[in-house]
Amino acid sequence: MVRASECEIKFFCVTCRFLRIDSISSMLNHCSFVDSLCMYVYIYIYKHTQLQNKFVPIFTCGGKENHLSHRTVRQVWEGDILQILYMMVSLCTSLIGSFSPSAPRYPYLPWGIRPPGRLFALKCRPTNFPRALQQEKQLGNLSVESTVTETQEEEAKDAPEDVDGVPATQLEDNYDEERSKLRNGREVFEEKAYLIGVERKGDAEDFFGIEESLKELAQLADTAGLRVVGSTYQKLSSPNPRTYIGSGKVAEIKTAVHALDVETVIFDDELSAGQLRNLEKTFGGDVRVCDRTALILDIFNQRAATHEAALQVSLAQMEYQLPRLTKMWTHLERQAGGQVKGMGEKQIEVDKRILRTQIGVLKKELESVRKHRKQYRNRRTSVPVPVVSLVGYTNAGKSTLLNRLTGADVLAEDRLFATLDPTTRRVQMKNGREFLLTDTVGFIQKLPTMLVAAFRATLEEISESSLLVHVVDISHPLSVQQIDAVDKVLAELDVSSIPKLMVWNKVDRASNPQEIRDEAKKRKDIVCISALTGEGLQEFCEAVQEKLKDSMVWIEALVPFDKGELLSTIHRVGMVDKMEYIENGTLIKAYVPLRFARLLTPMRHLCSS
Ligand SMILES: Nc1nc2c(ncn2[C@@H]2O[C@H](COP(=O)(O)OP(=O)(O)OP(=O)(O)O)[C@@H](O)[C@H]2O)c(=O)[nH]1
Ligand SMILES: [Mg+2]
Repeated sequence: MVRASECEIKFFCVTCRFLRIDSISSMLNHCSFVDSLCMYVYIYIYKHTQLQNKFVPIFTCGGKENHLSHRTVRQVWEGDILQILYMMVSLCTSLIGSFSPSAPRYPYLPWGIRPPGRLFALKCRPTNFPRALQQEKQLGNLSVESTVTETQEEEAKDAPEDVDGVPATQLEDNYDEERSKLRNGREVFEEKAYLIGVERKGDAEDFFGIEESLKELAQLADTAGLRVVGSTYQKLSSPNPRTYIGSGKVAEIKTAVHALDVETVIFDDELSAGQLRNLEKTFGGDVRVCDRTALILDIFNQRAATHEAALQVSLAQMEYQLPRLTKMWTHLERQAGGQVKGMGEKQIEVDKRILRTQIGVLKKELESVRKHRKQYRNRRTSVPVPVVSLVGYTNAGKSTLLNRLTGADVLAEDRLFATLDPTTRRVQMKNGREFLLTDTVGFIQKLPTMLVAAFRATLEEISESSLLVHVVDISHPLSVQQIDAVDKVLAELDVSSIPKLMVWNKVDRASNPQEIRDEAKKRKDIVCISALTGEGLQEFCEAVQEKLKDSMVWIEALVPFDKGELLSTIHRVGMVDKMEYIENGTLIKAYVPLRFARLLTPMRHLCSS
């Protein structure tokens, strides 16, 4: 008996290439905008083992050719949700069936799905099937008949059968216990990934260096839940328009990919739709090819927790999809030869139009979320507490710093892009002064422009703050390059007029902490801290206060005695230089935020008269 909670079904959007969709509803959501959408389907069935008290995958299947068309999805949408599970199990059993000579080839494919025969030569794990079959005969109320009998299993074991020309020995189960990994309390199967980078000769932009950039790509792949089994790079003067890398390199990678049983090949740069298609065709089999942008989008998609973040990621995904829409028509061309091509082209136009409309709808929705946020921000700024934004490279320690200073519990972990949504908390200093601290999404080199654009609404928080604190992981060997990458994104956001303070974080982790502390002391605008141990936080708050003074204005005002609450606000948000009680009120000389100074205008007049 398979319970839905033990059955994990993953969908891969063909155009997004790397977008993994873990729930049926999000798949339905995702594909509602493209009429011709098709998905790769992967199915994992887990079993809870009493002994180890964990879920282990006992059955995995799926593949590139195993796709759902939008029409199918729509029918499922209108039908019972169990139907889709039924369909999945049908796909599984049809896979199993293909190993039995007497079993019908497509025994349970509702709605006329006809995956090509090659499907059966993909990810089948024959030795897992009997186990899966013995235990999984039912799904909910639906009984699923096994198409393999015990004797047939034996036969299959004794005489391995060729499947679609692929010797069965090659299909032998390579199920590897080590590839299961515990994520969110559940054991999941890690896909094998192979990374490819290109170093452009004389490319001054590429200041990270190819090896370091690949290291970062490996970290991104790990964050996305993949296992990197190898990587390579090539030096090129200009990329090959067909395959991005040279043909010799493609052949070399193909050999490695097959030898290592790689499922996903990831390029460190953005590839065109044509390049992706050509590479996938060349590598053949079940190998998916995607690029760095798709990988980052995938991580963002996995991590988007709020409505706004989800909207922003969807927008970025659609913008990524738009120029790549041709891709999804290749399967039609294959099915019906040249004739369909014209039809396909027309359909692409329709799809593009639908997609553009959807982008428009999404932008409008984002706009309304943005307006709401702005109203909230305006309400907040009516209390004139200065806002300080933490910006910086991903994994620099921004969330840790916010948590440390405010007691917030924002997720901080040693993975890239832990934070997607801004969080604002009040920091109360020992001297009674306070400011608001905002944690923001981290930046990365080669950050897809569409992602920056999509996150502009969130990043607006940054552009309206009184001070930017640039958090740097000073223990990182490429901290200088990371600083440059952050400055580049900040320049795109047009925030050069906002005062900045740089913070060298993780000094406790650096190999030469004392040298770093001394260097920071020598330089203006740099504070050396450890958000983890708490070192330097007092100095940090003082530096923030000092910097905030730059964005404040000097006022001299006479505050009437009946407006006493204004005095305490000045103490809280400003810096008081002198205070004197005179006959008709309190004479105060202080630095206060501009907005607050405006509030005090009538009293300033009073003072000068
Ligand atoms: N040793 C040491 N580790 C730190 C320090 N600050 C943060 N870390 C660790 O660095 C990792 C990343 O910290 P986060 O606070 O999540 O970083 P972030 O900048 O918010 O990252 P994103 O949200 O991904 O942009 C976590 O494992 C933290 O425990 C520090 O001062 N010293
Ligand atoms: Mg964070």
